[in-house]
Order: sequence, then structure tokens, then C-alpha cells
Amino acid sequence: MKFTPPQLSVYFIAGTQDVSRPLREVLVEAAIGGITMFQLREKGSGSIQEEDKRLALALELKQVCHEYGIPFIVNDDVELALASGADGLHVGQEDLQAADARSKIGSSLILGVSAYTSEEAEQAVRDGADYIGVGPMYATRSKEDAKAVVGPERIEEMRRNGITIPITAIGGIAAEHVKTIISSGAEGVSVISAITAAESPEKAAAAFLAEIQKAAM
Ligand SMILES: C=C1C=NC(C(F)(F)F)=NC1=N
Ligand SMILES: [Mg+2]
Repeated sequence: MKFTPPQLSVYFIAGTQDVSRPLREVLVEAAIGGITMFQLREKGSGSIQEEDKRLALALELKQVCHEYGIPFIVNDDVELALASGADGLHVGQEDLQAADARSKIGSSLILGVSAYTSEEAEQAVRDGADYIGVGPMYATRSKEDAKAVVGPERIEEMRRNGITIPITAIGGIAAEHVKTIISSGAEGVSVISAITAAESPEKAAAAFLAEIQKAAM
């Protein structure tokens, strides 16, 4: 699936550790609500470690994504991304080097890279990233080893430094933050608990999409 920046608009990220019912159900509801991309981030306490179970989960969720016409991205695990035929891979600074990731997945897969500073952003561009994830914007409940909050100001700084690669903002984002984040120069927002902890993942996703559309006017 070809990467286009609008796919970054409402980027849902989750693993089984983030939900208390089948992740497939939550993903279907979020997709109905209007998410534009999904990342399977099966990581941290409570996540599935067995390779065969991880592959089965990835294949099941990829099928949902393709039914709704959205890209299916795998976090960190390049073997799982390749084995499941994912549309892309996302790597953090502490993971596989982005340049190595790009050489392993080839030029047709989407490559996302976490970037905390302008220097890391520039390196990600050199390494062949299609987008970068910048954060944490606000205090986050989803990442056990999150760095200090940088806020939308960091995105503004990257744009001032001439960084033009598509950016998704991540970390503690709620629908009311979207306008500020898009104004700072991001193409979209990435969310975990704003959708996984919502009473209705469908309504939560729809609210993010509505805010994105308002910000684009
Ligand atoms: C740690 C992460 C940072 N950013 C992103 C994304 F939003 F996809 F860019 N995903 C991650 N897993
Ligand atoms: Mg990572």
C-alpha cells in the first residue's frame, strides 16, 4: 500500500496489553469510527511473546485493516512485519537502526521512525523514513519508558529547522489537543489509550477525525 501523508491523520496504535477485550473487536470499532492507519505495538508488560501467536494476531488484524482500506504497520519487530506481509514497520531510536530497517524491508514498505529531537529527525530522513513520530506531547500512560514531555513546540522547532518529512504527534493526546498539534505542523495524531480506554472506540475515533477535518479548514 503506497504511503500518503493523509494516512497519518488518525493513527491508532495498540497491542493486546492495551485492551481488556479482543483487540480485533476494538480495531473494527475504531476503523468504523474513521482511523486512517493502524500500528500493532505488541510490547511491554502483558504483551504476547510467542512468535506463532504474534503472527496469528498480526495476520488477523492486517485483514481487518485491509477490509477498511487502511495500512497495517508493525512496531519494532521486523521479522513479524515481513512474515505477516505488513504494509510497514515502525522503529524507535532504541530499536533496530532505521537504515538497517529500510534495507531489510525494502523500498515499497512504509517505514516510520520515532524522533525526539531535530537531529534524530534529520537522521531518520537520511535513513529513508516515510514519516516520523514525535513525542511525547503530553504525559502518557501507554509507554513504560517514555521520555520527558516535549509538547507541540518540538514539532514547531523541527519545521523551523526545515524538516519537511510527514510528522505524527504521539503521547497523551486527546481530541481537544488536535487543533494545537496540527497548527504546530504535524500531519496527524497517534493515539493509544484515547481509543483503547474509551467507552466507545468508534465514537473516540470519529471525534479525532472530526477534529482533524476542522483543523484542515
Ligand atoms: C514509540 C512510538 C512513537 N511513535 C510512533 C508513531 F506514532 F507511529 F510514529 N509509534 C511508536 N510506537
Ligand atoms: Mg520502539
